[in-house]
Amino acid sequence: MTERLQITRPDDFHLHLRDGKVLKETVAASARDFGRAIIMPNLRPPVTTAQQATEYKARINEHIPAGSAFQPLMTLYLTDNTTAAIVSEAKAMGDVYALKLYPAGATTNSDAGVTSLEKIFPALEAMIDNHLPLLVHGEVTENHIDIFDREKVFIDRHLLPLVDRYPELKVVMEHITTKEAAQFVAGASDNIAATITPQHLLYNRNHMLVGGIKPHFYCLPILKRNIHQEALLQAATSGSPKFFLGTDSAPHAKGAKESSCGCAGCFSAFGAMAFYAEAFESMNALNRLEAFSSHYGADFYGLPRNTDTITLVRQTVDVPASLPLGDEEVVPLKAGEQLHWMVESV
Ligand SMILES: NC(=O)N[C@@H](CC(=O)O)C(=O)O
Ligand SMILES: [Zn+2]
Ligand SMILES: [Zn+2]
Repeated sequence: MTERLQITRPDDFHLHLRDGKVLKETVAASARDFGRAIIMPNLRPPVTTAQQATEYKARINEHIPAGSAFQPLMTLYLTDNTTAAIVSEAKAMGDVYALKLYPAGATTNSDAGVTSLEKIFPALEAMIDNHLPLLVHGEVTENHIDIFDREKVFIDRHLLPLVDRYPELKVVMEHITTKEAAQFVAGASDNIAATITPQHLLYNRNHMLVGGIKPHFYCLPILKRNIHQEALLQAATSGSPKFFLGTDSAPHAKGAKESSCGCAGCFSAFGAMAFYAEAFESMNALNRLEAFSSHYGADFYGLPRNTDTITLVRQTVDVPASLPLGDEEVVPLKAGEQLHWMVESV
């Protein structure tokens, strides 16, 4: 049995740090193990210009603990009004690494999102010219489409035509949750990749719905049935460079989750590498954890791989029932249970 695993320092290619008072905790949780992270722009109001991204980055940087070399890689939130000029300015200013498509109404803080893809064609063309990837929350929002089908329908109706129209556009399908998404990505060109979260590797909808409703497993896209979990485990551990780490760690205060209308999002940053190690070990694939966590994402984004390392050690760690989050508290993924790995502190 592997007891220690030294790997290149990983990066998180999908992370919500939020803003204001909570940055102290969210930044510290990610900066401990990750070298870099792609920072989601779904603040209120959203991060839609290079100027806003640069200011947000400065607020994040204030909270990076001493001794950590963590780098936030900023993104812009696409709206119906994102022009080609906004895109080229973002590239020129240097802090922005990608732009994010939230279909309006699809998820947390997406009401300012895109109402129809044609509206962002000029922005997408500018992204191709400026070598900026498109990050996608891939779900349709029509009321009559069942929530469990929304990712698959998005691929058929929107992603396939988009990829046909713009084959040179680099696209990351974020937080994939279905076997159809894994198949789409695996069969697409090298310009198409996907991130996979720890919760979608470790859980399926039974964990959320059997024996009482568990709001802390509620995230979007929603957990699917176990055959999809299985397909994601296969994809993540397949050795394909198209699938890489993106936690989608998305903290909401305890009260906002444990509510009659609970928010979507799981807070996983504090134990992210332990979660992924557990998932990979369940597939006998710990030897593929490093490439998924530390190589493929950087390669896809055209970034150098990190040169330092972290060491995962087999150890049982209790997950607290809650953690501080600004003036409130957050219930972490696997609260009250145990992690089987920890990252050795140096
Ligand atoms: N994944 C989630 O359920 N929530 C995310 C938004 C997102 O990534 O879709 C959030 O910002 O809370
Ligand atoms: Zn999303
Ligand atoms: Zn997210």
